[in-house]
Amino acid sequence: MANDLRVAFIGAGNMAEAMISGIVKTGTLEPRQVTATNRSNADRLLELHNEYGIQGIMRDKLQLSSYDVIFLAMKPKDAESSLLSIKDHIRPDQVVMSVLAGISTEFMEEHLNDGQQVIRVMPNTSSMLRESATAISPGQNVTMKNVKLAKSLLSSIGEVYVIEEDQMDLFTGIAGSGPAYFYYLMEHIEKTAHENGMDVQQAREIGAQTILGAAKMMIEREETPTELRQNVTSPNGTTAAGLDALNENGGGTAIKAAIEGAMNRSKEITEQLAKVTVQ
Ligand SMILES: NC(=O)C1=CN([C@@H]2O[C@H](COP(=O)(O)OP(=O)(O)OC[C@H]3O[C@@H](n4cnc5c(N)ncnc54)[C@H](O)[C@@H]3O)[C@@H](O)[C@H]2O)C=CC1
Ligand SMILES: O=C(O)[C@@H]1CCC=N1
Repeated sequence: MANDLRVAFIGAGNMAEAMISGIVKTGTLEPRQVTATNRSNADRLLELHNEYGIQGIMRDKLQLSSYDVIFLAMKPKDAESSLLSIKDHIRPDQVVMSVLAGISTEFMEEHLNDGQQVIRVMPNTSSMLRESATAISPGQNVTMKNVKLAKSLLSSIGEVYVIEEDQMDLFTGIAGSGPAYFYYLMEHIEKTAHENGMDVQQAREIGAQTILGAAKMMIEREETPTELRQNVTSPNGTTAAGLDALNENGGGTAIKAAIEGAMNRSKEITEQLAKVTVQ
């Protein structure tokens, strides 16, 4: 990665930190190449500076023209005002990459000047450990060079998939929000283990290793998830009893509902913002 590339994060919350951690700790960018900014929380910027060595600058002091890449990492409700606030301070050769759920490239392009390069990005917080599943959908003005830049920058936080934008809400339901489903699963593993007399910390280690092992099997082995599941399931054995209970209690239905719930919320954010903008 070019050692004069400069990247700014507008919004310095959980997602920005997870990405900064991955980008800086892999040495993809030197800390001096990364700046984070927020509206008013100077303590938070100092915390990020102390942890990662990056610059923390208050939003009103940020010289936007000095950055090649501007990541938007605030909440979706603040997207419109943020886009309007950067609009006349950036050049078309700079690329705006937004990680905001439900914010389309069309919405970004409409709120920026003609020809502005934008890329919609959906990472997840496993960026912190360089294990994100990240999707990108380029806007209509973006150059191939900047798509390549996005891919190589984001590959420092995990795997990168270039997808059609109409799949972005679904991707958000599976991967952007996805880590939370596994944490929720784990919370229930711990609770059940505790109720049955096991130490919570020990249950957490055992549960996490089981999830990790299953994830690696699905990535590294050729068998399908169905075949892998069948290999665990002895006739009339313990797994069959567990899976029966899962099915009887709506396990599959609950997983589908979770993904579609998040996907629909992403679509709803897009629709709500479109309405506000039209009014
Ligand atoms: N947390 C996650 O797992 C993921 C979050 N995202 C997206 O990332 C975005 C941020 O989410 P989190 O980091 O979880 O939220 P957060 O609440 O932790 O952070 C938001 C940050 O934006 C700052 N901010 C708000 N308005 C601003 C403005 N106008 N100018 C500068 N800074 C401003 C806030 O001070 C705060 O630092 C959201 O849009 C979300 O959809 C995307 C993928 C995963
Ligand atoms: O919950 C949210 O809206 C964000 C987007 C994907 C993960 N977290």
